Amino acid sequence: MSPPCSVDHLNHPLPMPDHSSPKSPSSIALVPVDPAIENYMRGLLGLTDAPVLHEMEALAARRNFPIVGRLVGVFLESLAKSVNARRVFEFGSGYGYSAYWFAKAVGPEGRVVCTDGDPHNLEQAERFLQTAGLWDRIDFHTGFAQDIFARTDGLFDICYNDVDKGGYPEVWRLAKDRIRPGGLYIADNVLWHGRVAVEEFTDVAPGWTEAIREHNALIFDDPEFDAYINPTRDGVIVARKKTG
Ligand SMILES: C[S@@+](CC[C@H](N)C(=O)[O-])C[C@H]1O[C@@H](n2cnc3c(N)ncnc32)[C@H](O)[C@@H]1O
Repeated sequence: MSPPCSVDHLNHPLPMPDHSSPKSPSSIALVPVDPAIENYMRGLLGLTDAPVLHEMEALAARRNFPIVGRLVGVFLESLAKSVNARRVFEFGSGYGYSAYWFAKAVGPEGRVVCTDGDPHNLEQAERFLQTAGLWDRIDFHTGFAQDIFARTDGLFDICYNDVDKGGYPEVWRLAKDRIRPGGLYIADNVLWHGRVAVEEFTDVAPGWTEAIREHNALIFDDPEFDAYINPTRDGVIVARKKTG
């Protein structure tokens, strides 16, 4: 068994690893994909550029607000298109950056149900997504996402989880039975900047790393789903509900 190491940084943005000197166990930072490789991949996405995206990304950088970013955004759109998604539920929408990608994918007849606890995020989302011409595909609710989900009827093609990390197991348990066969459960931050993989770490809030580990294990142990973690940025889990 390899010796324990630790992750002692907090949240976004990802720190650059320092390879200049040997590291003591207490200062090792795990970055799933080397930032140079992510920068290269990001450089390939010029065709996805839109002024409103730059505005949303600049706001995230200014406020240190954890949006999924361009690489994961493109991944979400591609996943949604690949299952012909028309109805998406987002747990934790912030000001609509991830919803931008889902809304593009679902088309003019589709709907993305957005949720966030902060009413200011709704105002910003409306402004950004109006500008993008996507607001008419959005139902944005403010409040506790798990409660809003319980009050919303029907099955979804995709349930996307990006709430506070302590809520991850609960969201999975709620969502898994409301995804149609062949549909997807997707969650961001499932590697939690490497904390899930090490024995010693400083967490953002008590119990969040343990909650993410529980969440990931529940998904991979569920015989109704096929699951995979894309290590891009902070790790995105994709679990497809089996059809037979
Ligand atoms: C990581 S950010 C979401 C980012 C967004 N998915 C994106 O990539 O653009 C998490 C957001 O979820 C909200 N949030 C966290 N837990 C929540 C919950 N249980 N119910 C509703 N909103 C929640 C926070 O207010 C925050 O705006």
